[in-house]
Amino acid sequence: MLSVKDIHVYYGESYVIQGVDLHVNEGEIVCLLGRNGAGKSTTFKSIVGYLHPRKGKITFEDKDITNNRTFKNIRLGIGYVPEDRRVFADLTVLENLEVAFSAVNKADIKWQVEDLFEMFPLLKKLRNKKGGELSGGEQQMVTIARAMATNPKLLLLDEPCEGLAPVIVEQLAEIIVRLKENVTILLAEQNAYFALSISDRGYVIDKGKIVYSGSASILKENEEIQKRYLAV
Ligand SMILES: Nc1ncnc2c1ncn2[C@@H]1O[C@H](COP(=O)(O)OP(=O)(O)OP(=O)(O)O)[C@@H](O)[C@H]1O
Repeated sequence: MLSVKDIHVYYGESYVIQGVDLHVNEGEIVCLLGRNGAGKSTTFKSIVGYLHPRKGKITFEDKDITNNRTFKNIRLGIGYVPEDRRVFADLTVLENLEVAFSAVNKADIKWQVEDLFEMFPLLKKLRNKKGGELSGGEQQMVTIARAMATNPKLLLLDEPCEGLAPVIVEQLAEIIVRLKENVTILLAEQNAYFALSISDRGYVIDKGKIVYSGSASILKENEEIQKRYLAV
């Protein structure tokens, strides 16, 4: 479904992504693991089209999307939940979701608000609460639900459990696993334990290069990788 081939990405003269290769097959949850500053967010921004690689190729469902703008990629079916949760503080949960629907072409709408409430039961209870009054975990659920409103085929989640309490992380894990019925997922995480518990496969990125890839179960058992690249 998604293929990233030898991409090289810069911020000005700063050479950040130095030849990343990865792929995601339909129906999988794949994680991109790495420490702070390893290059996870930059890889995601390149896939979504906020940044363009100087070299390399990105394809989505066999279409070359390397130099596409973001709105085009979202129309093609790539959903993106950035690291900073941008919930509208003055709007209620319901209004936050309605705004997301208003950004989608009518013909592309698959889910209604009630479908999102079924995927995220907690949000149904909170429907009239203002975005600014929600906890970090609740806000994260709103941002993921908003991305689902655009009916993506592939969902990119950038560090969804950052700063959340362990009990909330567990709830989020359950929700993400359930989402797998409807969407393919690429997940960036520093929290290897969380990510590997819900992923099929994983990649480890360090200093802008993929240093390891393999099944989640093999990655989980590899103490050397955990210590060298993932220990906080
Ligand atoms: N806008 C920017 N301008 C210049 N350098 C940047 C910019 N954003 C990120 N970087 C640098 O690029 C490198 C990769 O950052 P990136 O945000 O992709 O890492 P990350 O793995 O997502 O980590 P984090 O968890 O901190 O987001 C880091 O060295 C970072 O300092």
